Amino acid sequence: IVDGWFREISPQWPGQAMALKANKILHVEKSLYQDVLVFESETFGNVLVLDGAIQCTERDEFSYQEMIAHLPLASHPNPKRVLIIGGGDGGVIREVLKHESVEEVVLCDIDEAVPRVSKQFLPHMSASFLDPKVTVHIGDGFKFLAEHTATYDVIITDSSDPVGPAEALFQKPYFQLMHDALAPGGHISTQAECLWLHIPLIKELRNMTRKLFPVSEYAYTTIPTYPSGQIGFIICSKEPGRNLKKALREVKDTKYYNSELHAAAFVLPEFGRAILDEG
Ligand SMILES: NCCCN[C@H]1CC[C@H](N)CC1
Repeated sequence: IVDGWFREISPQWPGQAMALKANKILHVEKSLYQDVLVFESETFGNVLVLDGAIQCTERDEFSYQEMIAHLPLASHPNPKRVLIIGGGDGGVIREVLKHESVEEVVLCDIDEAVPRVSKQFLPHMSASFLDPKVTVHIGDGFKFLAEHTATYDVIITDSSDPVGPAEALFQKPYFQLMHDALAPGGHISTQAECLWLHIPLIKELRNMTRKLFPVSEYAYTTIPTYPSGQIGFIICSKEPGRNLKKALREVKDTKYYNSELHAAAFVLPEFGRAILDEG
């Protein structure tokens, strides 16, 4: 933080950087896996930063958390058991619990520092840890998935960027593990980066997942504090012919997601569609 501003400078988004006015540094630590920073911003509430990348701000986190959760859940006929890999800040759990059919939510994050820091500085995201349906594991998602085959109706991978601890979560062996951990007809959704910055990666993810799942699509949301203000998701179904773009029921108490936006999220701008669909 320099002259009162945090700048998200990274080789992952060359020549650009989101800057947020910082009022106060709340927490700094080096966990077993990554550098952890929390600061109070002037206009976006408390901000969680891991290895220099903005993970969530209190003001706009709902956009990402709602879309990564409701796209796979609202298009699934009867999701009961849900697994979240990553997501240690708790925001996705809050959204998953809005589906009445859900009986069990298990979260597996590799870094105990993230839930700990979230409980201290992100109360609106970490409150869901206390729900009786929720179990939190600290450990490696690869290991957890390998130990739970054919179990979950929806698996959500709420990861940081494909550099550092989350790098392996963007590769085929991990997607194969998610596939095998799904119950029949199950859905996955994963953080799949930004059309303005990562089209080669998204194309790779879409082609790889289309070999593993009968249905695989990229959808996206708008979010001011992520690079270029846009981030997307790979959404897949094990059910041939399942329409991932259709919300089968309304989701109450959302601030971003709705059933029309559910379908629209899969409509890509020409610069994205042309490259992604050229096969
Ligand atoms: N719940 C935390 C979401 C983390 N998502 C990512 C953080 C880093 C960003 N560059 C991309 C999204």
